[in-house]
Amino acid sequence: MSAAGALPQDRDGILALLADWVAAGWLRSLDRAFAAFLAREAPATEPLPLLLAAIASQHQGRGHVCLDLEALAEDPDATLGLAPPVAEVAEPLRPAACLGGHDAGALAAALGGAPVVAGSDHPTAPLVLEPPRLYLRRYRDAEARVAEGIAARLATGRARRAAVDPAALARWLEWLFGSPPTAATDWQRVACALVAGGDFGVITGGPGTGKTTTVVRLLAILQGLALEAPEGRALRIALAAPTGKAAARLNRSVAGAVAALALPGDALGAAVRDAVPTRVTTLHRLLGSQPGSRRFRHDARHPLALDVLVVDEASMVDLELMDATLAALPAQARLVLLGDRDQLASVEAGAVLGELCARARAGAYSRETADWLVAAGAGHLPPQTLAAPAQALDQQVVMLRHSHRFPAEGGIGRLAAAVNAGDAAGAEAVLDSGAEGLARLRVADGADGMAGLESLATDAVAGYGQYLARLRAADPGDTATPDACDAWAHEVLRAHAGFQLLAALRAGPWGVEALNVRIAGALEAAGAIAPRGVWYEGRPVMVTRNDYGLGLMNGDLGIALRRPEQDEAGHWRRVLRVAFPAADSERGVRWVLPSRLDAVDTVFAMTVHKAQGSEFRHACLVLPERTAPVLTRELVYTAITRAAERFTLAEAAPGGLRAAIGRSVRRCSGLEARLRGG
Ligand SMILES: Nc1ncnc2c1ncn2[C@@H]1O[C@H](COP(=O)(O)OP(=O)(O)OP(=O)(O)O)[C@@H](O)[C@H]1O
Repeated sequence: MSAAGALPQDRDGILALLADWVAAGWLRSLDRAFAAFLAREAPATEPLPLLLAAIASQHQGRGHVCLDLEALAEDPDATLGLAPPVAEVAEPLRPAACLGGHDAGALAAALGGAPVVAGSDHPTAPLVLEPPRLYLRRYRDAEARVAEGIAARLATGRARRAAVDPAALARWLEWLFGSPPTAATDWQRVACALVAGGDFGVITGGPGTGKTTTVVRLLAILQGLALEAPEGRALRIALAAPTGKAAARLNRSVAGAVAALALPGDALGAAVRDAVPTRVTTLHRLLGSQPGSRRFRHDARHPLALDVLVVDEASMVDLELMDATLAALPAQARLVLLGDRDQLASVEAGAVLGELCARARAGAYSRETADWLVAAGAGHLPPQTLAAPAQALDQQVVMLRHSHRFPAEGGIGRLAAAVNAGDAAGAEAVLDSGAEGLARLRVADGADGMAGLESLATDAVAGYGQYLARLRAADPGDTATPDACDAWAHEVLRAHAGFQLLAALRAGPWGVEALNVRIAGALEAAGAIAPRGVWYEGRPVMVTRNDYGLGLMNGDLGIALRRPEQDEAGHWRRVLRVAFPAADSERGVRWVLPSRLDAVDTVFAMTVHKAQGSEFRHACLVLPERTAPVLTRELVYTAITRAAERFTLAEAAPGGLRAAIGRSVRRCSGLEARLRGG
């Protein structure tokens, strides 16, 4: 290991230091390999740019689109996500010791003339500096394209607004929402009007705030306006979500929302209802993912034949997927993003929705927008949501604020709000108040490894016991038809959504891996499962890698069932198959041979990241004994909002919740600055 001291002054010294950082777990080998590649390709590169290249690569791997040199100069160790040093543990020279004394300007100056940084004489170099941001080229280019795609729609949206007849829009709003509100702002109504009068729109809101209801009404308005225009035709609309699970969930809620639309009882009303789509697909399927390729079938040269694209759960869409989506969308097509800006961002780099919604809570509407909304029958905006000077982006972003699913005074709603506001004391008070739907457990690692886990295991056995009991009770018998088997699988999958244990980490005594073993053991002891080998009836699994051959997507959840099948001789026997809900249909089931599934995890416990886009009647979050950088406010909020009826917090050490709420994720990116001209 390098001795403490200043930055190594030659290439070999830097690469040796980076190897030490890899050994210490501070960098990935990939990050050092990137620096080594640059050193080989451009031997004239000074040590400091090589070091910054490795840090930029590490940063991208942690979900950031770029490296903020100001943040790096201010606190290098924190920027790399390092925990404070432990006195007795030997470690390499720390980033703070290497970079101490360099301010952001000095770092930018060192990068300025480096051959690995794009400049006028080497425009395609692998790093791009836009002070204070340092990018890997691929992400800089993706970000610039996404910003351009959105800015273009914000610009053409002005003509769209001018072309909408406010009286016609007001009529449709009145059909769908009733008379305009006289007092409080109806944000759902505002969202419909703003997006109808533009080419781009973002509707954000917590669970149950009516995003689906609103977008279905919006689509009815768009179809209504389109169909009643002279020589009007129905718009081509697609609904998509980033994962199969999210698509399946939206599929279920859209159908109900379309049926509930309040439309004129004439032929036009019927035509509008028919023209609102009810099928939801995954974004990958819509764009046409191709086996073994990162490219999609639809791109700028082969655009989607669409007039409107709605993307739900947009917080899970990373920068590159957004780039691909915008590329495949024809210039005149509207794009509508729905999602919860407060949730965890995608695992991959970028937090597109979060950035677009930076001013959503406060609102930053122009006087012109406010007047137009009144003319279009959408009602008045609260005066405190007006801003001057106003920016184009903020005119097309709406936050829904009222949950129709959880009463604001209910336990889950209050807890989620306190966590979101960073109010740790408030969150603890709600949890400890005995509010309905909330529970708090202390778990501890006892000498026998199970002590202290009992209450958690009891919850899990009771929770998972429900779907395992359904599995037996609804068994269609040894000679059941394929339809009866599908109905059985469907019932078991639905019952499985009754309970889910969520963990923050994969490793450690309270990570998903250990919890899976422990809970499987507890279920076996209770006689609920009988594992003999890796595969057994009732094993819940999640797909961890897209498998285009099988049509399974990362995040799809299935359950192993012993399905009756008839062999060629006509004999019935039970064979173990894994039942997955079909991606695009409400009742369909895909049965897959276990041996064909090479990338699945058991999910008696799953990470909060993997649970995004899902909802469970009862969710239980386990916080580990030691705090870690990934334990954040967004993670806790995402876990709480997975729960529809009950939420339990299990803490392995006191203070875990407080520490997590105190830590908020900020993804480094330049998207918002580009859109705001900063
Ligand atoms: N304006 C409204 N008045 C009454 N009920 C409403 C209204 N808007 C939505 N709801 C009801 O609230 C529930 C949640 O609505 P919806 O599914 O549209 O919310 P969401 O934001 O899409 O939820 P999530 O993303 O958490 O699934 C539904 O039962 C819906 O019928």
